[in-house]
Amino acid sequence: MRLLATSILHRTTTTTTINLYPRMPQLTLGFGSSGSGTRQLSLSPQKPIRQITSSSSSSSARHGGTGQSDLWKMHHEEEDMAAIVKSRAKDKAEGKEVTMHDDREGGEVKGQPGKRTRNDSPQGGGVAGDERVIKKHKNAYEIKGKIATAEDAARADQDPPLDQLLRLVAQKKEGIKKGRSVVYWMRMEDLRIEDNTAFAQASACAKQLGIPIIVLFVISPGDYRIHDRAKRKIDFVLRNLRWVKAKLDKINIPLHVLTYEKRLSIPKKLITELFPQLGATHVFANIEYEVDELRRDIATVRFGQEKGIDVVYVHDRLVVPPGKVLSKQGKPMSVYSPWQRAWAKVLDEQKEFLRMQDVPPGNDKSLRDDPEFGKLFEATPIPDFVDGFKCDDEDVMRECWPEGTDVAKEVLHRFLYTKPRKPQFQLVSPLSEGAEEDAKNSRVAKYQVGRNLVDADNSSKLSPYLAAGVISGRMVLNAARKFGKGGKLDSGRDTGVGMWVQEVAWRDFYNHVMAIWPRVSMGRPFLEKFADVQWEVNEKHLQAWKDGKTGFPIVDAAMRACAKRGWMENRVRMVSASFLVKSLMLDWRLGEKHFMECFIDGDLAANNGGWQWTASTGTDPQPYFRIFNTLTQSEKCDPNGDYIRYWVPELRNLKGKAVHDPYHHMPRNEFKKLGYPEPIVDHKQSRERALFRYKNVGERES
Ligand SMILES: Cc1cc2nc3c(=O)[nH]c(=O)nc-3n(C[C@H](O)[C@H](O)[C@H](O)COP(=O)(O)OP(=O)(O)OC[C@H]3O[C@@H](n4cnc5c(N)ncnc54)[C@H](O)[C@@H]3O)c2cc1C
Repeated sequence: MRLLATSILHRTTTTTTINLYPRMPQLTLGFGSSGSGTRQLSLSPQKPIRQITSSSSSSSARHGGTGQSDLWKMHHEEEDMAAIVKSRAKDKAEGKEVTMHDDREGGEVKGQPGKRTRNDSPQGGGVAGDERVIKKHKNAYEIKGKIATAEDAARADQDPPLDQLLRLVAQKKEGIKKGRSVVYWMRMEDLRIEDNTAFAQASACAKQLGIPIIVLFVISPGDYRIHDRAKRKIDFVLRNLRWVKAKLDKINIPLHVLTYEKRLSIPKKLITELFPQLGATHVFANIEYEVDELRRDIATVRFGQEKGIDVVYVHDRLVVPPGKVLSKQGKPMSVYSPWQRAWAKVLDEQKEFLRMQDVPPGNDKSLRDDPEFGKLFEATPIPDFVDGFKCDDEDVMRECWPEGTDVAKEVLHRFLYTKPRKPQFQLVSPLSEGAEEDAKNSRVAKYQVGRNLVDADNSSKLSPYLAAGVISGRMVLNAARKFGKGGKLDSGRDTGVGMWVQEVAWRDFYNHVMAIWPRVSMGRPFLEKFADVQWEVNEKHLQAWKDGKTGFPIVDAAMRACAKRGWMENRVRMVSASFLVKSLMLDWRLGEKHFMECFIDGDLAANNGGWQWTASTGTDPQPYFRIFNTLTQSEKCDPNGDYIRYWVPELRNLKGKAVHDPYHHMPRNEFKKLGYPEPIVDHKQSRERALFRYKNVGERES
């Protein structure tokens, strides 16, 4: 039986013994298990087990040519793998047992290949559960722990780290002594003080115990590297932290900011050094659902248990926590539409999920003179930047994405109550002047149509704020609820607001998928049956896509916008992603990584969900043969070509439909004068190639 989120962890919980932990990077060292039971670290790609008949020149590069190794280099960070391998070898030499996912400090769960407890395979495609369908992943990118082996992913699905964490946190706590302070460990996904569950619970605990609350933030460059965090995102986090610090300061709460270079050392450092220094025996944090973060948190709870420190983790990130949306048979669901209906029903019936937490009152101002804690107010200033993550375009980012919950609330207000303005796709603030209040003709009112257009400020642009927790999902849905009849949350497809609520629900959905099937944050396809789709290895094509020089104007406009703005509208995310995967036949994980490195709203669950949906390896129930036609999509989402003309200046003077497809609309000599690239692939041929490769997984067309 799977253990789902226990109610004691839910946000309404008011127990005094609490425990949670922060976010960590996604990947995870893949330890393939051999038939004999010994495990090997997968540092290099597996040898292909099936002969590929191919006329493609990239096929040779794929198995050892320079192109391949360069691509690996691009795709994977060195990380602290060497240290881990060394340490593991030492353990082996000393006869210690080696764990399946050795997070070094983490006291990970031992792999138990023989013990399967779960059979909730996703609908529509044997992901995990049946060892007979688990094949070794043969793609070129299985190196340096970035992509777990199929076996490890299946094991993680069998007993997801979230369940493990929840079981640990639910254990009875005894003998926790009153400390000198209570710590709320803020993570990069909950950068606000309003409606923040762990913060509220930590504050209540501190009040009850009559001791101060301290807010902790751990900067972890190792995590940022291994998780492909964008410099812009880290800059955004620091900006929001400064905003939070100022707010905390007003209520006499110090924000203690630390940098730990070695990500795997965080649990031990906190439990054995920092918390004792702060005299903290009660620590609270909001759960992060990514696999590495959960493993770090499991380790922290365990170390805490050994040392008499109660680390409490609570659900906060989503409106409805994972495990609460189930089918009639009580099973997790992986198809969005029925899931969304069930999600809406849960919200309708269980009002507490939309209940918000007040900003806590804070500490007494005498704390500032406290010999021990007073100095914390100034002791650890927020750095201007994190080494290796200095934002190259911070001025533009500040303009386009100003920080703070107040800004996020105003962005939300504009979306709900002001008219769409044309054009708003340039490098402008979401709060730029000229917005006209008009609730009837507001952006949300027109969202059914507007959400698929890229030529105005149609969508909310809240994603950076939601991804970093600058505003909560509950806050936005409560604002949306005001439009529903009798205060009911409208989530139907008939109204703009209902449609928008459905989009917000996707955020919960992809996080649920990740929490229930952790494989998706381990680099594995949701549908394991597509693990061996044969990808091209073509650096030129990959670079052309990244640079916006593919010769497909809508893709190029989107990719150039991504490079400049760190953000894209949903429609063009889908179009450009589909182009990379289905037209260029490049591994979706390359695109996933690139988006994470560029986006200010980079979020593993949403990004991975979007990529896997597009690559047909994910939860989308549509068959793989739905392939976007780039030209048709272009004409639909940018009917006048304004978006393309702005981002692709070479095409600025083109009139009419030529802007969507200049190569086929213009005489060759005229086209050449544009200085714009010819299409790098033929749509029809690439479509046929994709169909073949998906239909015949593991094979290439001969
Ligand atoms: C390939 C691909 C990669 C993506 N990567 C990310 C990402 O890294 N971070 C991210 O926040 N979104 C991502 N999305 C989802 C979506 O494109 C963005 O959330 C949306 O474009 C943000 O614009 P908005 O805030 O104006 O959205 P709105 O249309 O106003 O929607 C409101 C909110 O709902 C949520 N949302 C909307 N659509 C989705 C979706 N499909 N999946 C998950 N949440 C959704 C977001 O939090 C968004 O801010 C990705 C989509 C695709 C296809």
